[in-house]
Amino acid sequence: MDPWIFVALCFWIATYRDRIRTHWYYIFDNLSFWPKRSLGGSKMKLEIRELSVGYKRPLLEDITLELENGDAVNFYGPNGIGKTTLLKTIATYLKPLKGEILYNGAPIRKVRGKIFFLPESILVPNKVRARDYLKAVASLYGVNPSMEEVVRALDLVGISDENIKFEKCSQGMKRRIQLASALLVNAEIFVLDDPVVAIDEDSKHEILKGIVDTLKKRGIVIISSREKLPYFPINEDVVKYKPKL
Ligand SMILES: Nc1ncnc2c1ncn2[C@@H]1O[C@H](COP(=O)(O)OP(=O)(O)OP(=O)(O)O)[C@@H](O)[C@H]1O
Repeated sequence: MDPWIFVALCFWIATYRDRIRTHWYYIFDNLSFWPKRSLGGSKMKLEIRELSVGYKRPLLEDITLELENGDAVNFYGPNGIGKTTLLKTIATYLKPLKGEILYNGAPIRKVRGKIFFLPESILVPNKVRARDYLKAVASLYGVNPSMEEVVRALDLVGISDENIKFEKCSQGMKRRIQLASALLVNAEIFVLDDPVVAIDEDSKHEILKGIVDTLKKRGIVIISSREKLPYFPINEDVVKYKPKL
């Protein structure tokens, strides 16, 4: 190549690299030598400050944690310690006994519509089909997913028949369908209480990892579990928040 053309090309790239990066974001972002710069993606921030949760008396206290979009936290601990109580408080179903929870600086109760909460158990009428359940949950968030999206969500949790009725499902299959609904809602904070309860040991980690990896790209994921999960970047042992006697 003519050296002058080469110099002109370098000069052009140096001058317009931001514009080039915007159009070719994925290519350039994956080149390690290229300086990484934010393209202005907004940060979502969840702040849990000195939070105490419980019923009259605290079950867990003094919880302080900051999470941003892309974060996933697993609150783990033994039965009855207060994991569900904590998750219900974050999801605004219970009031904190003390402390506060802020989302982008505002009290979290003001952004209820951005929270998806998956309770530990859900009773779904027997005659409901998997596809209709997913569409119904999505509609609560103003989303009308296509059948292709419904099928894809069910596929991620290992359900191959979108027409199956709840009466024909085992407990584990029901939980998979409920879990799949998280993929179709328009939320930013995903609070999943014991998400893989009843799902068999062999597949539960693969399913959970798939779900969490997808949801992390949309916001903040908070789950509870009885065990520490090595693939979660943040594992919080709730025993340390038990009130001291
Ligand atoms: N509505 C309620 N009123 C009073 N106490 C409650 C209420 N709900 C739960 N509890 C009590 O709070 C404690 C913590 O319950 P929680 O369901 O939060 O524990 P957990 O860690 O999620 O347990 P598990 O692992 O069994 O799901 C338990 O002793 C429970 O009996």
